[in-house]
Amino acid sequence: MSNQRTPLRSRSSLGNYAPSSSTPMNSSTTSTKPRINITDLRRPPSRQFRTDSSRPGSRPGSRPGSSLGTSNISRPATPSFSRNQEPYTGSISVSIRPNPYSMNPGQQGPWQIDPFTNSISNTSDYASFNFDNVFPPHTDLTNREVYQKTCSDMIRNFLNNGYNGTVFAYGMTGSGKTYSMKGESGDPGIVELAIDDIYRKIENDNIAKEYNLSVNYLEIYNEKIIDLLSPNNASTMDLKIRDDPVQGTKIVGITTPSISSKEQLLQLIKKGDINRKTSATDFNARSSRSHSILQLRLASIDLGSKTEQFSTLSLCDLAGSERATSSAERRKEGAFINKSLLALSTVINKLSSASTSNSPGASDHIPYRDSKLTRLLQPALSGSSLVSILCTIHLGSAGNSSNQQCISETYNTLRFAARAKDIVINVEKNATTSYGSADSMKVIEELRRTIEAQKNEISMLKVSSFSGRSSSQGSSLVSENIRIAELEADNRVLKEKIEHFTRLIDLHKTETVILKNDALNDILGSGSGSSQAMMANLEDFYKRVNYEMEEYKSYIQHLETQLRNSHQSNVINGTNKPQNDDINFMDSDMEAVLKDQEDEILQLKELLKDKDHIIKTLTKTSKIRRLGESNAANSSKHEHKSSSFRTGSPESPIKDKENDPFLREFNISPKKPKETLDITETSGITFVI
Ligand SMILES: Nc1ncnc2c1ncn2[C@@H]1O[C@H](COP(=O)(O)OP(=O)(O)OP(=O)(O)O)[C@@H](O)[C@H]1O
Repeated sequence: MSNQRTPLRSRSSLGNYAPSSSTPMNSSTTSTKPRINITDLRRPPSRQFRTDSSRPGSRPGSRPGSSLGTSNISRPATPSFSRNQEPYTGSISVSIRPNPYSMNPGQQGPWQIDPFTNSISNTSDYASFNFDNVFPPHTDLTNREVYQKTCSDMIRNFLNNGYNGTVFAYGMTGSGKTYSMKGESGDPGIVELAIDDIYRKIENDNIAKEYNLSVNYLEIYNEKIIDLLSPNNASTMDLKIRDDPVQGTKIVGITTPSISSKEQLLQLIKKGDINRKTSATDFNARSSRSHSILQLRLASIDLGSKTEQFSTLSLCDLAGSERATSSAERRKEGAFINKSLLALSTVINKLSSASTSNSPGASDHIPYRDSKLTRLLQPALSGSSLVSILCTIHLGSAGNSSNQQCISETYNTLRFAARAKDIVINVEKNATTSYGSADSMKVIEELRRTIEAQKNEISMLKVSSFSGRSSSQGSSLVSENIRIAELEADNRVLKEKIEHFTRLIDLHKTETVILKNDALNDILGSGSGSSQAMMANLEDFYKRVNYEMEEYKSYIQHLETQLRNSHQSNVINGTNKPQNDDINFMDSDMEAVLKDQEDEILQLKELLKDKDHIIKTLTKTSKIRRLGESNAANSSKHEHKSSSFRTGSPESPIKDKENDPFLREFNISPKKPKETLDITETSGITFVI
């Protein structure tokens, strides 16, 4: 069980950010054939795109495997996003952008683009695809136009409505992912344009709001997560991913500075870009050898209602898929890149099947854990974020055998895009929480530190007072004793404060655990049914949690056995390890898998602890409930109508719940629509089953 939300199958109320109509497309796109202004094709030296004629790619014999692989099939573009719709059900926004330098000027390539119907078709086998946007291969198409159509609505929802947003660029090496995300001088990319919008909002918002922005920037290089903003150049450190009930996944120990100005943010990103691994390959003079993910976390604080809402924007520039290249080092990187992109495709395929299939269980297992990339994209792909995918492609030229590889890669990218377009996600905006709950933890921490310091002082004073002093020092001894007594009194007060805060936080945690748990919340919040029925449901739920815990335990046992076996076979095989590079590479791969398994075991154990917490809570509250009911029974026998443990009155079940000691203990009111629930969270201690 994980905190992923299963994509919905229904497409009935599709709604995603609408392509903005405010930016008209270039008028030269009226033709169904892509037209290129030949005078614009001055290709700067850095834009070299070389194809490798010695390794021709195989031309796919069949049309794209998805339902789109036939001509004239028109795929509905993502429908308009209705701003009031929440939760937000719809497909992922998918756009295609060709690298304008990937076809020979004046030569008709194998692909025909119609930007008005947003379709791209192959002129020889008539395969046709429709997406939210298919951009023409024009050199004068700016990143701003691409941003307006693919991301700006998402950014608006990220800024104004508490939605998370994820943009990722996907495509073959050299097809223009980094160009689109990062831009070049005079043509800022999606990252900078999004930051412009964020700061425009922060600086111009005159409502009583305050914003805190923090950032982290990482790359996944050879399946290692590397902190690109690390101050101590820990370039080889492999950061760990943890499941997080609030954010989905969390990178342990990643540098996350708070940002005070746009300039500071751009400076940091620039620093991260310098740290990112790029190298010249056979295909791209400056090829990204890693996937990069930039995360901007915005806290919007409403000073009037003293609430805050967090939303996260993730901007990902993936490394490009590629065939084997001539350098061994690049080949090794390429193997990791292709492996993780394959994992991403598999996840997309499964999600797409789950969204389109009517057979129950089609969404059973989505292998997010197969790569770090899919682990990190898991929250976004499983419904915690609006998603926009920009697929970049090479168009190639017809009759040119050296371009066969591009054609096959373009097919792959379009198939990936078509699958992604099939996915239907159900996205909820982030809950509004009471401002400052995280501060209580800080206060406790400070109090603890003060106590520790005072304890040290006390023991030092005690030591010095017992270390043989003369009678002339008697007065100072007395004052030291007074000081000790004062400190001990202070200490007691501080301890009481800590206990008080801990109790508050514990209660808060329990409330959050319950409110975050849909099943439990449904049971507790349903406005109908008797309290006996609710107890029965709770007991049912309790049994289920117990059952799931048993499942977890046996799964952990299974993983541990697997791990032991693998360790043993490693030891046995260790004596005659082959020297071959590739096999050593497989060994390190194996070690990575083992490491992942160990991590998974630790995470599952953590999850068990959380389950223990919920079981303890339920046990405790069942006792309170029973006590309440027996008191209420006694009271009604003695006709003490004012009893505080009164049970259900048939005419007003809702009122009954308001008076319910069980519900009062957790501050849960009868079921309200989700957005009006006052969910307060303590930092990092919420739990979702
Ligand atoms: N739309 C575009 N307009 C102008 N130049 C482009 C465009 N797309 C790509 N280029 C140029 O093509 C070259 C390769 O692009 P880029 O580095 O963005 O590819 P990539 O997909 O990020 O490759 P890799 O996966 O190897 O990192 C660059 O020199 C870039 O300037």
